[in-house]
Amino acid sequence: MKKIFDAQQIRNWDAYTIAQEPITSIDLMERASEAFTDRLLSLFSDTDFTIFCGKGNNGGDGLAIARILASMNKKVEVYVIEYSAQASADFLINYDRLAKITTVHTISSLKDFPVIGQNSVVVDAILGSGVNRPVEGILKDVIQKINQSKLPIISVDIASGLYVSQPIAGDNTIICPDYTLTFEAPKLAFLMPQNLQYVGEWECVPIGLSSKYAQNTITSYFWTDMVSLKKRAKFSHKGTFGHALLAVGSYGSIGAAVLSAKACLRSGVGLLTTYIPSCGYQIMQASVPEAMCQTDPAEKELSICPNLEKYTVIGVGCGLGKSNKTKAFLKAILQQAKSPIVLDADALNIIAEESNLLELIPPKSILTPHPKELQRLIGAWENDFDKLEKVKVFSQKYDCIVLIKGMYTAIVLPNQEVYFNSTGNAGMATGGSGDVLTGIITALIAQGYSSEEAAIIGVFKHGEAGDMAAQERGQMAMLPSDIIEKLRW
Ligand SMILES: NC(=O)C1=CN([C@@H]2O[C@H](COP(=O)(O)OP(=O)(O)OC[C@H]3O[C@@H](n4cnc5c(N)ncnc54)[C@H](O)[C@@H]3O)[C@@H](O)[C@H]2O)[C@@H](O)CC1
Ligand SMILES: Nc1ncnc2c1ncn2[C@@H]1O[C@H](COP(=O)(O)OP(=O)(O)O)[C@@H](O)[C@H]1O
Ligand SMILES: [K+]
Repeated sequence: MKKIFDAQQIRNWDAYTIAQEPITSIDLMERASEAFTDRLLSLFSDTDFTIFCGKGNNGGDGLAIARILASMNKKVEVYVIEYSAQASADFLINYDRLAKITTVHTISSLKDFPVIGQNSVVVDAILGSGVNRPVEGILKDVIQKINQSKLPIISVDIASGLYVSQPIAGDNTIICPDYTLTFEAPKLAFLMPQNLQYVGEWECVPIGLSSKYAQNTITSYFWTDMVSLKKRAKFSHKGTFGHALLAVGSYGSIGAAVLSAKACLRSGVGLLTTYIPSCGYQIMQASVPEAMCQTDPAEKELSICPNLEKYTVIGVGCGLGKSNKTKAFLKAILQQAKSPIVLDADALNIIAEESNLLELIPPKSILTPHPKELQRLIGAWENDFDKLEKVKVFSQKYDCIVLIKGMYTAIVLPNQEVYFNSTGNAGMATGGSGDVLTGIITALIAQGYSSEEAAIIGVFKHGEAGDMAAQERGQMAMLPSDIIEKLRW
């Protein structure tokens, strides 16, 4: 698990490292630039490099990277953009160091913009985490020119012009990189779908910033890049791992019920009962023999709430439909459930339509909407940051855990913490993947994980299995069933 910091916290992190390690700021810049160059060369070993520098510390990095590349006999052209009379102290030191070994060009107006060789990659070291306003004048012109170059662009730390943790206005001019190699930790901006073109592929380059600072600094944003699981006790029995009820399916959507049930069983539940419309009985018994199966009196839909007393946890919604009888069934489930439930798909759509049901959601329940379902629940949003704020308000108000599913699924907790997930891929964007997730999370709660843990771990393992499925079959060929087959605990 990594913490995600805002721009001010990142500045403090640098300062803390400088004071406590201790290391001079120019040596920290050197360390960062060496780490960047190492990774850059593993991506682009046979190219020339054209480096555009601003005059802050991001530009200082660019100058140091240029010197390191030149010392390895790489062909490097360096351009400093003259947008300001001021420059940072470490920029100036690196300028002098570089000017001793090569020509440093300046760009004061567009006529100074070079013709870049076709064998070159562009390194963007114009602005970093210190950006605080939209770019104008020569900076804007140069960024536009770079974006038009059609050459691979690699941003140092963050694309120039992109804010670390705030939304950008529609008309901001920002570098559109192919890669962002960011220092130490992910930035919130990278995780917002609207910023895709300003991030490209991204990865963290460790530069040895203080781990003590990271431990002691409070944030509400986290990056889940690993999870830890409870050990399964040696003398355990099936009762140890809970009895889950999955109330799922309707005529034509029994497949959703089957997928959620299989995923639940593959995720360690002790006992599973599926509660389905009677039309699904044979299908369920034949395809998931490990699950018990109880049927609703209605043929094609769920209509009556079963006795819930013996169940540790209830998952409800996959393939449910929204008939009036099913609405009544859902209301009864919400009224009778004594502990958190996992709510997915049509359970959420029904709640969105019947807002009086919101108050009935048991505390610490988990809601797993995809973007359309989320919009029905919370209304439209202005941008991804606004969406996150709206979900936080909703989560706190109804004391529930809300997922914003998709790439980097965000798990929003009632305490206002947000966990962004690192696993998963676009091959999972196919009907049924969400049913699998519901089964996994339900199983984890059955085994005694808290709702928060179950959501974070479940989403991570779901994505991890999806990544393994994609590796084996490719994103286009993989099915939700393959995600289930690839689950490893
Ligand atoms: N401080 C440190 O020790 C380290 C910093 N590093 C680098 O330093 C960067 C942050 O450096 P800075 O804080 O100097 O930030 P920048 O290099 O992003 O530059 C910020 C400067 O530009 C000005 N500015 C902001 N937005 C502008 C705009 N739209 N138009 C014109 N000027 C604008 C600001 O007023 C400030 O003077 C990081 O992104 C990273 O690349 C790395 O060297 C690692 C170590
Ligand atoms: N582009 C993507 N990258 C990563 N994960 C994705 C992507 N698209 C979808 N997913 C994941 O796949 C699942 C899809 O869920 P959902 O849309 O509810 O499917 P369904 O309702 O058809 O079962 C979610 O867990 C989501 O995070
Ligand atoms: K940059």
